[in-house]
Amino acid sequence: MDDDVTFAVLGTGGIGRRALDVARHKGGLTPVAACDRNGVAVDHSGLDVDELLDATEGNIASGPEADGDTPATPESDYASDGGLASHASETSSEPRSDGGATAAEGGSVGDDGTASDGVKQAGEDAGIVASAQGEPTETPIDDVIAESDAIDAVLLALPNLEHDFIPRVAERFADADYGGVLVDVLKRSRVIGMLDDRTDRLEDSGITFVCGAGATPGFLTGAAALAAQSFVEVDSVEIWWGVGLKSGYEDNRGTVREDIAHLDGYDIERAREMSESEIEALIDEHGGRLEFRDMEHADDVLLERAGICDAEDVSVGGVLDVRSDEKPTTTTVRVTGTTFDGERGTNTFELDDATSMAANVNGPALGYLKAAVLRNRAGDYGVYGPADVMPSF
Ligand SMILES: NC(=O)c1ccc[n+]([C@@H]2O[C@H](COP(=O)([O-])OP(=O)(O)OC[C@H]3O[C@@H](n4cnc5c(N)ncnc54)[C@H](O)[C@@H]3O)[C@@H](O)[C@H]2O)c1
Repeated sequence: MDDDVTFAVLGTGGIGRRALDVARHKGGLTPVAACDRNGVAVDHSGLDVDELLDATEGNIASGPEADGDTPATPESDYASDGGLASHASETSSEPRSDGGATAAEGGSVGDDGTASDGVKQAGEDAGIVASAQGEPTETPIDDVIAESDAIDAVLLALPNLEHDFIPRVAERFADADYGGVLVDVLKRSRVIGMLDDRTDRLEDSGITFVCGAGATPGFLTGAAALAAQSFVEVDSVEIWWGVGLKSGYEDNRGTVREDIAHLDGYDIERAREMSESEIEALIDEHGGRLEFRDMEHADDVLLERAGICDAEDVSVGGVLDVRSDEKPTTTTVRVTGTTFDGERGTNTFELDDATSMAANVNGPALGYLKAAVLRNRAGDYGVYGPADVMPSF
């Protein structure tokens, strides 16, 4: 890509922080804005990513992390915006999280967001406000939207504990007549329909949206679409993932909480309302390893949308180990089908166990972002999935 791409990251949690990191290794990407629930950082000449990552390491504004016993409620703004963002245009305010977070035991939180013992702590200064570039705000997303004329692309690395949060955020960009790229890494199938419902609105605004563009859905959906090309009839797509998160667990609690909603007997409301100690207890019960079957992952509707197979022929499951960095199982996509000359076969795509979740979500998300910028500049607007677009490198 000849031209430089300016981009923003909404949500600098486990995924958003790594996106900023990975973007340094991709050509032509300049991060100019980032926000989390407490703060925003904007610099149109390029954010200082080193400083921002240092300030937020182990200190993301995620949830009620520090005292561990405060249940997250919609009022505590854990899930995303507590459902209030839909009123943001009326009230022009976004809720601010107190999240029940306090300085962890054993140290007070200093002005620079570090505890007196030098260890970064969550608390009032959690997240981007701990960075010298960060400003506290009650309206982080609106603050980025206000700068969006000078932003080519926005990565939505926001939580998805309210299904319509990301669609509503997209709508707010359209309401501001944003004409650029939006990319999200959402997981749930039902959200895709909510975005499709908004296609006209996004198109009118000149937005090119790539949805479900992380690892699964995302990278693995795209791989399934390629693996299907040998066949004229696809019988099944089986996605089986393994993630080892020991060293990244603290920074990925948002993702872990969302995954818990896929366990038998759990749903998104229940997962959202669990306290940190309840989550710890559940993880303990499973010996640190959670296994998921038949997850509601949007790979199914995204493959159906791309004409590859029926949504019901797609299954997604996997194993998450929060006590080891080794992947508990190899991430594999198996596409079974029949060729034009009547042979039945299975094409398999496998990720090396050495590749981390952070690498497999953020590489593709930024690859899709770059591809979407090319489309956007060519006047191609609307909602696309990861099986419709080939990510750029
Ligand atoms: N598709 C995939 O392969 C894949 C893989 C991993 C994670 N994910 C998804 O990525 C998303 C982010 O996960 P995570 O682990 O980074 O979560 P996280 O909780 O660590 O981070 C979420 C970030 O969003 C910010 N945020 C929340 N509400 C906000 C608001 N109203 N305004 C501004 N910022 C707000 C938080 O402050 C935080 O910085 C989740 O939805 C997760 O499911 C997708």
